[in-house]
Amino acid sequence: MTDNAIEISGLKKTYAATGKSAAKEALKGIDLNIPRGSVFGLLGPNGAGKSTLINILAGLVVKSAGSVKIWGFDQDRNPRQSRAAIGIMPQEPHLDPFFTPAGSLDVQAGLYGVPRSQRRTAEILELIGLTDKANAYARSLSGGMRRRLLLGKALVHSPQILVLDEPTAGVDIALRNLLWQNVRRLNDEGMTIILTTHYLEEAEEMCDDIAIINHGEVIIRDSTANLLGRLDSKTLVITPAQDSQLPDLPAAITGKKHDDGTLSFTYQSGQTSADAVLDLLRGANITIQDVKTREADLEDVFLALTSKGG
Ligand SMILES: Nc1ncnc2c1ncn2[C@@H]1O[C@H](COP(=O)(O)OP(=O)(O)OP(=O)(O)O)[C@@H](O)[C@H]1O
Repeated sequence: MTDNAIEISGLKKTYAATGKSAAKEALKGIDLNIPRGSVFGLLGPNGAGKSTLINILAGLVVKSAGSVKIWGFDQDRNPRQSRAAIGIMPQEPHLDPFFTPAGSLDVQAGLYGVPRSQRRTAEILELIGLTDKANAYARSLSGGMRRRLLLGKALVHSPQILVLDEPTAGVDIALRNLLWQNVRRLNDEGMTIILTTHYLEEAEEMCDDIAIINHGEVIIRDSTANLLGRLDSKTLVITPAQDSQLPDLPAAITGKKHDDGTLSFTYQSGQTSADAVLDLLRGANITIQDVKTREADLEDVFLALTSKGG
C-alpha cells in the first residue's frame, strides 16, 4: 500500500499533427507523486500542460507514454478502479440545460454505477448550496451556481481524490470563498485535493505542496513553505532615459527587456538588493528616468527558477 494518492512516472503526451498545426509535445516525461490527504497545487502558465495532465488523470486524454496510478490502481491495468477513485471539476460548465441540479447529480451517479440506495444527492446539494434549486432547470442557474453544480457532479461517486481545474478563474469573491470552504471541509474529511490555478496567492493560501509545470515539464516540486521561501523575489522595473540594452548581470539577477523599452530585474531579496541593481545600471551608464517595484508574478518566478536550472 502506497502513501500516494497519485503516482505519475515518465508521462508523455504528444498531440498528433492536424491539417493546420504541427504535432505538439504537451508533456515531456512527467514524474510526480501526490501524497494522500494533501491539498496539492499544480501551477504553470497558459499552455504549460496542466489541462493535458488533468485530462489524462480524468481518462479524457490518452497518454502517449508513461504510467499513471490513481489510489494505487494503474490506469491501464485497473481502469475502472482508478476512475472510481477520482472526481474532476472541469474548467468550463458544460451542463445539459434540460436537467435540474438533482437530475444532473442523479445521471452522473448513474454513469459511475452508484446504486440508488447509496446516492447522496440531498447531501451534495446541501454542500454546494443548491438545495433550493434542486428542481430548477440548469439553464436558469447563474454562472456561479453552474460552477457549484460541477463541483457536486465531481463528488457523486465519493472519490478519494478531487481535482479542481482553475476553480476560481473568473468567479466572484463570494463563490471563491464558498468553494474554498467546501474544499477545506472535504480535505478535513480526508479527501486529497489537486487544484490548478494561475494565482500564486491562492496556491499559497490553500496548498500544502506545489508543483510548477512549464513547457510540459515539472520544473519544481516542493512544500509551499519551501517554495515561497525560494520565490521571495522582487522585481524592479526601470524606464531608461534612452533606449538601453540589458547590462551584464550576475547569476542572482534575471533581466528582461520589454517591448515598451523598460527593463525589469528580478532577484531574490535574500541574495541581493535594489541598490545592487541600481549600481549595475549606473555602472553601465544607463540613465534612469523612472523606477517602479512590483511583486513578482508567475512569469518572473518561472524566469528566476528556469534560469537557475530549477
Ligand atoms: N487537443 C489538442 N490538440 C493539439 N494541441 C493541444 C491540444 N490540447 C492542448 N494542446 C497544446 O498542448 C500544450 C499544453 O496545453 P494545456 O491545455 O495542457 O496547457 P495548460 O497548462 O492547461 O494551459 P491553460 O492554463 O491555458 O489551460 C499547449 O501548447 C496546447 O496548445
